[in-house]
Amino acid sequence: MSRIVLRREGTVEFYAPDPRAYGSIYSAPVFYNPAMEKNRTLSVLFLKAYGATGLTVCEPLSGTGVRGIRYAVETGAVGRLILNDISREAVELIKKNLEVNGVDAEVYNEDANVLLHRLRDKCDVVDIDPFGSPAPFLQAGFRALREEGVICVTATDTAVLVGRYPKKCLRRYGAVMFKTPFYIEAGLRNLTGYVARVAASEDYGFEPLFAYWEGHYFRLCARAVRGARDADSNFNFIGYVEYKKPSRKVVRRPGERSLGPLWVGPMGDPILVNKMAEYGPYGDFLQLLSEEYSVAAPWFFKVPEFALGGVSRGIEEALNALKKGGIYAVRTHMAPDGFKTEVSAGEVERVLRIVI
Ligand SMILES: C[S@@+](CC[C@H](N)C(=O)[O-])C[C@H]1O[C@@H](n2cnc3c(N)ncnc32)[C@H](O)[C@@H]1O
Repeated sequence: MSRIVLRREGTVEFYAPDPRAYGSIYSAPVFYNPAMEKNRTLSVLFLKAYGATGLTVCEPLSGTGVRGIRYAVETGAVGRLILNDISREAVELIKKNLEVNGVDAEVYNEDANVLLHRLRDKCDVVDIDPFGSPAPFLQAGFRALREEGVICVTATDTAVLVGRYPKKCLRRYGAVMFKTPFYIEAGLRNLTGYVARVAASEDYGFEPLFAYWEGHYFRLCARAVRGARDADSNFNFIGYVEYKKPSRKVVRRPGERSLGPLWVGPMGDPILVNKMAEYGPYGDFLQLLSEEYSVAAPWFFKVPEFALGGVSRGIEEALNALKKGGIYAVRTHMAPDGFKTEVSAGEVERVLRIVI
């Protein structure tokens, strides 16, 4: 492969296809998306903050290998690194990039599912970062985990997860979704609920540690612990959200106006996310996430939902009014005019309309 250039991310240098030589990142012989740098950097921070060492980390869809190499170089958490890609050219580039960084890894050129099945019970961390949906790799991903481990997934099929293609959403994730003001959170919870159900089917209890949305993808990292009882308890957090404009409530059974099944439990660990913030960039973003994780309601509101006579307050003004009215509310990273609170829509409406 001749048209490659040296790039830098975090503290590593690596070769990737020259973006000017190929019309789009999708035409290059090996896939590298610079727009996913934030995803990779946050994942490095996550693994660092997770606090374990000597981990066996498998990235079965590696592309250039940059993600796994960054884990090895930047986190201090990796004991054994396993990289893989179905593309032979990708594997050549992975080997070159490992050499450039002086990192040791086992490198395979297999279908991810075949590799993950072969690695049964051997991994502490499995990071599934595919094109589109992670669904085809999840079952094998859990099989590759030890008794206790971490599964990370990226999903770029956000339009499917939020329900823009309802039939595909039902087919792929078994969920009924429709448009609501909080559709982004519903999509992230749809993904989380699906991963939790696959975890349960593989007898793993499941606890989201870090989950967020950024423009074109959802990202979720969760702890998984093997055991039938833990796996059963995943269903304590699987439910439906009934939406009747503007009200939302969690219901246990699906109904005419409900979305789901969704994960209706906590989306992350605020302590771990605060620790991530201490390590490096994206501090404001991580601070916001940790505040969001402290609100249990599985949705957000948008200020314009409470407009009076077509006139909406700004987000700052609305948050001040809620505070004055004794209501705890925090911003959400999912909408600039959105906020999360545990009180009902009726209560928000009453306060926003009365308090000036
Ligand atoms: C989104 S890219 C991975 C990007 C990489 N994780 C990163 O952070 O830069 C997905 C990769 O999966 C590979 N791939 C697609 N289907 C595969 C399969 N069934 N098994 C293994 N690799 C596969 C593609 O060749 C591509 O390199």
